[in-house]
Amino acid sequence: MTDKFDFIAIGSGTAAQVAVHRMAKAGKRCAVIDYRPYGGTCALRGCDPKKMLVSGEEVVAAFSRMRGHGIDGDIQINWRDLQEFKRSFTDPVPDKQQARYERAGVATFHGKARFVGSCSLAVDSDLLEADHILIATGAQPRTLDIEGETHLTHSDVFLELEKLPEHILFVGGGYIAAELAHLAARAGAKVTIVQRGRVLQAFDPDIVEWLLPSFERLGIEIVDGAVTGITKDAQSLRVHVGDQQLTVDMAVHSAGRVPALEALDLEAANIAAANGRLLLTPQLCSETNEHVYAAGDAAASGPPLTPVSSHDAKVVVENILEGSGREPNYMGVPSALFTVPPAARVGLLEKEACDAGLDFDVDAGAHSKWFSARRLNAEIYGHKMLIERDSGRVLGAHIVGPGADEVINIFALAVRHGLTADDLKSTMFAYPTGASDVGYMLG
Ligand SMILES: Cc1cc2nc3c(=O)[nH]c(=O)nc-3n(C[C@H](O)[C@H](O)[C@H](O)COP(=O)(O)OP(=O)(O)OC[C@H]3O[C@@H](n4cnc5c(N)ncnc54)[C@H](O)[C@@H]3O)c2cc1C
Ligand SMILES: NC(=O)c1ccc[n+]([C@@H]2O[C@H](COP(=O)([O-])OP(=O)(O)OC[C@H]3O[C@@H](n4cnc5c(N)ncnc54)[C@H](O)[C@@H]3O)[C@@H](O)[C@H]2O)c1
Repeated sequence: MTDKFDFIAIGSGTAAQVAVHRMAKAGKRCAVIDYRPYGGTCALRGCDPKKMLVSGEEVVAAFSRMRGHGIDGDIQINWRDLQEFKRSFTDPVPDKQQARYERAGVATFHGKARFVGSCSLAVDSDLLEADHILIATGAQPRTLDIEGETHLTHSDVFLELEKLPEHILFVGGGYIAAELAHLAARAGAKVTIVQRGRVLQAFDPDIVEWLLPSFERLGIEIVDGAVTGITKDAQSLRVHVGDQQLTVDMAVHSAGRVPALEALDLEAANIAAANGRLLLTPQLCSETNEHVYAAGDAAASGPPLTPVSSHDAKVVVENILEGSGREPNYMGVPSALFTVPPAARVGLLEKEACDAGLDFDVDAGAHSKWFSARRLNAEIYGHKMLIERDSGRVLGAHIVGPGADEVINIFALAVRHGLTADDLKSTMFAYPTGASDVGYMLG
């Protein structure tokens, strides 16, 4: 027998949660499906568990900075206990979410969903049908097409490690590599990152340059090259980078993620996709199936970040409930890199602003002498601001150093709502805080 719903979400991450609860609140009969425990990447395998672990890293980093300045002794990360601290947050998530769905009257299914018709799905032996189906299946590590790829460990597994291997290598030098490398190195592992070209290509090159000494101080080795293969035998794991062979204990995939669509059997529902991406209208509806929408990492419409998944889901719900034709607005999506110290960005990179032909001033500099850095004995602190000449609007903001991950949100407000540098400079911020540097950063 087929179970009938108004709305079904495939996935239980941020996008699915936001959409399902909004649809249920609007009185719609809803269902949610996930083959993994409810909660999705952010809560169980991404942002939150990572940041629980980073809390331990921050303490050790602060201790090292202040040692000899009124702080004595020695401290270290106890990885096993830090993991337990992390699990105190992550372990209860799936049950809490299940209970919340039940309270909201949402039907819950555990299994892999695949389309069997234009608005119907199979989950194991269950057949489900809905007026609207949301693909919120997130992303997965992209296939690298290299020999021995199966020997790669994924970030999910890294974040669950009970014991850190001695030597960890990251394949790719983007977000995942930088954050997990810092964490592992601070916890005592030897770390290597292999990246083709510049590391952290999503960030401003000067900001990255100012951040790089933190990699060096932790002994993180950065190898410029592409990983071409991995071989494993009883004794060793060898990562091939051109002619070079690096012998390590674990190699982690950090070379980009792509929408997780394979299991869905899109053809069965006439859902068009090309090059691993769904073909969507600007309103996030499938171009070829009006019953199907997508949101978050699966939609790959905006940057693959948690606030984007949530935003997409709200847009989809509004379009389904009100037929409003709303399009997502990715103006001013901030992003923070949780290394210690952190780096953060919002708006345009300098190169993007140049390519767009914009007329703008740049205010940039490294400031280890500024009070915010001095009081923490921090050596890394810098900013780059792009201000449009005529309008005075903040086009882009890039920060590295203590507090960058929080202060960026002030610039996010400015970029998204078209505030000018003068608007920010004339705002009073509590002193002394990271935000009280905002005025200085704007020249
Ligand atoms: C290590 C790591 C750290 C990150 N850190 C940050 C951060 O600090 N800040 C930030 O903003 N972003 C971060 N991100 C990105 C962020 O986690 C994602 O952008 C966000 O979680 C995506 O949410 P989503 O709802 O689109 O998908 P997900 O949360 O990935 O949910 C998709 C769900 O769908 C399920 N699923 C897939 N296929 C099927 C199927 N066929 N049937 C049933 N279920 C299925 C999956 O099991 C999964 O639970 C991080 C990502 C990673 C990997
Ligand atoms: N703090 C955060 O917000 C956060 C943290 C982690 C992940 N994420 C999200 O998850 C996504 C995926 O993260 P990621 O770090 O896997 O991807 P990424 O896109 O940030 O970086 C991947 C890097 O790997 C390199 N690369 C690819 N193939 C390679 C090869 N064979 N050899 C060497 N280098 C190679 C690429 O040039 C690129 O620089 C990110 O785009 C980000 O949006 C966000």
